Order: sequence, then structure tokens, then C-alpha cells
Amino acid sequence: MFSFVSSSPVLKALVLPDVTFTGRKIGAGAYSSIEEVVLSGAVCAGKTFHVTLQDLSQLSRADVESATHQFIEELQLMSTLRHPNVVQFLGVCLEPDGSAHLPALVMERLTCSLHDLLETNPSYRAKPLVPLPIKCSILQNVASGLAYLHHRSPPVIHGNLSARNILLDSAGRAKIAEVCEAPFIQNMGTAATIAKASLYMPPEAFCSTLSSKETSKTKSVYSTSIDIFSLGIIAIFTLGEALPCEPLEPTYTDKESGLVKYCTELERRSHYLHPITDLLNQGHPLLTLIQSCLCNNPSERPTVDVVLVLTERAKSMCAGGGMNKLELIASLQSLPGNEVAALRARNHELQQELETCRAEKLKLEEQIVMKEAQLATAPESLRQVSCMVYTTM
Ligand SMILES: Nc1ncnc2c1ncn2[C@@H]1O[C@H](COP(=O)(O)OP(=O)(O)OP(=O)(O)O)[C@@H](O)[C@H]1O
Repeated sequence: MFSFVSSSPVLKALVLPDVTFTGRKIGAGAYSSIEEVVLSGAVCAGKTFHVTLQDLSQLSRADVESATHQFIEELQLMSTLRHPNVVQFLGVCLEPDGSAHLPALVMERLTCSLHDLLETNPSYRAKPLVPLPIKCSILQNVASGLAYLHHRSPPVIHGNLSARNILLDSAGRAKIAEVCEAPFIQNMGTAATIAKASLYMPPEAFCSTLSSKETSKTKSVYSTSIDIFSLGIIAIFTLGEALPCEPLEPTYTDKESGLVKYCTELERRSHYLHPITDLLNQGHPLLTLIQSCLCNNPSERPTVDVVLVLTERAKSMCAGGGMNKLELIASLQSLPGNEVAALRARNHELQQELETCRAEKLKLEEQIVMKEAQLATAPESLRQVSCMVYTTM
């Protein structure tokens, strides 16, 4: 087994000495699960990577070394990040049974994800749960966290920004989670395809996935404009309270000319934009934000500074317009967000168990067929003995 801790002084320095796993599941994603942990008496969250991601036996020694090196580099970077709108990474801890290759990541514990808030809305579709001023505040918080990341030198590209990676604290403040994890996960091979939240990805990300597999250098093909596109999708989801999950096809056939034409990314999501254009006046900063973030051409998308200005303008336009943060705090606290996340985590576990059982069942059926075939071709005397053995068992 590859020992991360003994081989890396950097990682040794990040190991937290006093962490206890409470066994309480908080949530699960494509490649990790989140559990409650107690760090020196304070309740925090611990992230453990799924076994599939930890199965380093399928990789060559060189790949294991490069993945390990990258993992440690990302952890080191994570440990330097400090911003009110970025989930605070606190350190690492080894799993209680010591069986895992990758240490668990310990971070501050938040209330629920933006995705859970919007999806578990009890009045979903009837009337919006989250008032517009709160939505503006959430988007401004995300823009602020992203500005911090993009202003680092070199810029920190999130690469997997989604409403599941935006977490809310009990005061309704939004924070960006899973910073620095995307490059490591993507370089671990097949898990990359699972981890990628394609819904939030711009068109160029799908081309860069191919080249990143060849070069194993995710960072070089990703640019900050990927995060800007994802933020545009998050804004559509937040404002419309509907995940824009089935956009139109990227091409269509023009009825008059019969020619195949391309839709813009914005046109592809037009169905989800109607409720937003009803809600916001033409020229509203958030409408401008969505329109510019979803530009097909990455170089035409705004920088994070422009995004921040637009969200701040939207936030100040809402100030005094009946903003009721207390209302949101109350609804956040009464939300079954945590329970839903825990149930989803359990569901995910059961799904995995079910798949393992199905695979075992298939194997057993194959063995039965093989044995029956062997029995059918065996001499009569052997068959009689075999039947006697089975009937006496
Ligand atoms: N620090 C945290 N505090 C509270 N809840 C958290 C925390 N981190 C994650 N969660 C919850 O756990 C869920 C799963 O998080 P995780 O990071 O494993 O995956 P994800 O972001 O949903 O998806 P993926 O891993 O596929 O990107 C989140 O959606 C959120 O509800």
C-alpha cells in the first residue's frame, strides 16, 4: 500500500491530530461522501473518497506517483485559501481503520447546498421560496469567492462549479466548495467522466476533456472562462428555481433553407429563461450577467471583475426592496436539506450494493449454466453419484 503520510512532509503537516468520525452521513457525490466529524470538540465535515477513486492498482506506478504528487499539491494550495465565500479546508485525517489510500479532507460544516435549497423547496413550481434579494446576495457571494480564486497568481480555476458545490451557512451566506479538487479527480482516469457536471460545462470543456486525457494536464486546457459559464448556469437555476437540465440540441435544421444551423448556448436554454425575463426587466444586471456568461466564445465571456460588479449592482438594487434575510435563515433551519442529503447518500450506497449484488448474481448464473453443461456431458455413473451427493446435502 502506498503510504501518503510517511512519504510527504507537506501532508504530515496537514494531519489533524484530534478528529472523530461520528458516523453521521451528510451527503454523497459522484466520487466522495461527506460525514460529520468532530475536530477538537467542534462539529465539522469530513470528505472520504470512494473506493473506485482509491483503486490505484489499475494505474501504472508512474501514474500513481503523478496522481499522488498532484493530490498533495492541491491539498497544499487548498490549505492556503482563506475567504468568507470559500469553504474553509482545515486539514486531513486518516480513516479510523487505516484502510484508505487517500486521507479524508476535513472542512468547516455548512447547512446545505444551493442545489438542496432550490430542489427541496416545498412550494417548488407553485411560488418561489427564495426571495429575489436573497438570490442576488447568494450570486454576489459566489462571484466574490470566485473573484478571490481567479485573482490568485496563478489563477485558481474551479473547473467543476455547480449548485451542489455552493454551500450555505446558517446565516444564508454562500461559499464555494470543492476548490482544487477537479484537476486531481480528472487525472484519476475514468472517474473524471462521472465527476464532471456536464450540465454546467461550456462547449469547449468537452473538447478539452479529450485533450486532457492525452496530455494529463487538465490545468493547461482549462481557463477561468469555464467557471464564468458555470456561474451563468447557476444564475439561471437560482433565479428560475428550475435546473436547466434538458437544453435544446446544439444544432437544428432550418425549415426554409434545409441547412443545419447552430443554436447559441443561450438559445438552447431559452425554455428556462422565460420565467427569468418575466421576473427581471430588460437590462437588469442579472439578465446581462446570464447573457454574457453563456457566450459560446470563451473570450467573449466577462471577467470575474465584471461578474462581481453586475452581482453587486443587482444586490444593491434589491436593498431596501423588502429583503428579509431572517426569513431565509428560518427557512434554511427548517429545511430538511440535511436529511435529504443524508437520504440521498444512503440511497447512493444502496444503489452501489444493488449493483454489486446484480454482478454477483450474474456470475452465479453463469457458473450454474457451466456446471449444468458439465453435468449433462458427464458419464451416467458420475451423474448418479452427483445427484446422490446433492440430495443428501
Ligand atoms: N462542508 C460541508 N458541510 C455540509 N454539507 C456538505 C459539505 N460538503 C458537502 N456537503 C453536502 O454533501 C453533498 C455531497 O458533497 P460532495 O462534495 O461529496 O459531492 P457533490 O458536490 O454533490 O458532487 P460531486 O462530488 O460529484 O462533485 C453536497 O451536495 C452537500 O449537500
